[in-house]
Amino acid sequence: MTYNNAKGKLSSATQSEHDSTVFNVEGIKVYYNGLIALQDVYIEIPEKKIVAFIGPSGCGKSTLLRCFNRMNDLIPGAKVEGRLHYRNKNIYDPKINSVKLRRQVGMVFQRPNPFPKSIYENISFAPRTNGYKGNIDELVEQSLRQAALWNEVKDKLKDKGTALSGGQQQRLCIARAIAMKPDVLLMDEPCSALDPISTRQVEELCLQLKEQYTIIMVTHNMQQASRVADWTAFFNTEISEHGKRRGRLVEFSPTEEMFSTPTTQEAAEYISGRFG
Ligand SMILES: Nc1ncnc2c1ncn2[C@@H]1O[C@H](COP(=O)(O)OP(=O)(O)OP(=O)(O)O)[C@@H](O)[C@H]1O
Repeated sequence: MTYNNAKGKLSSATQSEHDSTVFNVEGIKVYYNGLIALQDVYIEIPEKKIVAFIGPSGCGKSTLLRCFNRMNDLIPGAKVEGRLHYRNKNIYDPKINSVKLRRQVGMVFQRPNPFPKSIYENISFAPRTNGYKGNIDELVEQSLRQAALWNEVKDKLKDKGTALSGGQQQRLCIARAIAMKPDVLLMDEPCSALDPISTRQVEELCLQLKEQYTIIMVTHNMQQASRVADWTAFFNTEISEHGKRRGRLVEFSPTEEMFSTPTTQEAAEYISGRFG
């Protein structure tokens, strides 16, 4: 099997003939307050797969995740250089509408963050304000069904979303993201605040969702990456010549290979628990 770890490229040998590339990251570099936090990342994200980002704290996983829908634009002092193509369009082109982009590339955060409103409104609010023309009741039901939450909440849609359990709240947030009919779901440690049963439910949900969506997930849990991800990207930090710590992509491999026969010594050491 051939693929280029250094450049994070998928090769035709590792993609089935039906796969296509959703994101093509070409030399993305991110600065915070003038200091490089993440350097020169090249990676291709295949469609309708789950890609996990793993690596020690501070290596830039969340920073890169936020590049895919320009969430870094909202962080004062953050600057992104390089090209990042989403379905062949450079999303760092100043002409790109980042609000529209974020509808196509949704985000689920580490801590479930439902609005302090009813379960129903949590789902219906954004589509309504964005002028959704279809039947909102149907959209709410469909989104909750897709998020594997409908059966648990169908009789209490008027209850507050914040009154649900942590795991249910996270699935509600996933349903809220799905209601915008995105193409891609970015997930930043979506299970880190959840118990093992809720974690398993969210993982199973992700496995179902990848039939329709491309998912990029940051996780600290390597077992989680090995359970759900098709591809895994390992990031690490290094010290620059100016003595500053910065992140970089070390290896991008099919998950099975990453965990059985990683190509780089650094990934092998991290996965075997020798550092990080
Ligand atoms: N808003 C910010 N302002 C300044 N520096 C930041 C900001 N966010 C992240 N950084 C820095 O950028 C680097 C990468 O951080 P990032 O959160 O992307 O890493 P990570 O791999 O996701 O870490 P973790 O696993 O701990 O969440 C770190 O050195 C961090 O301190």
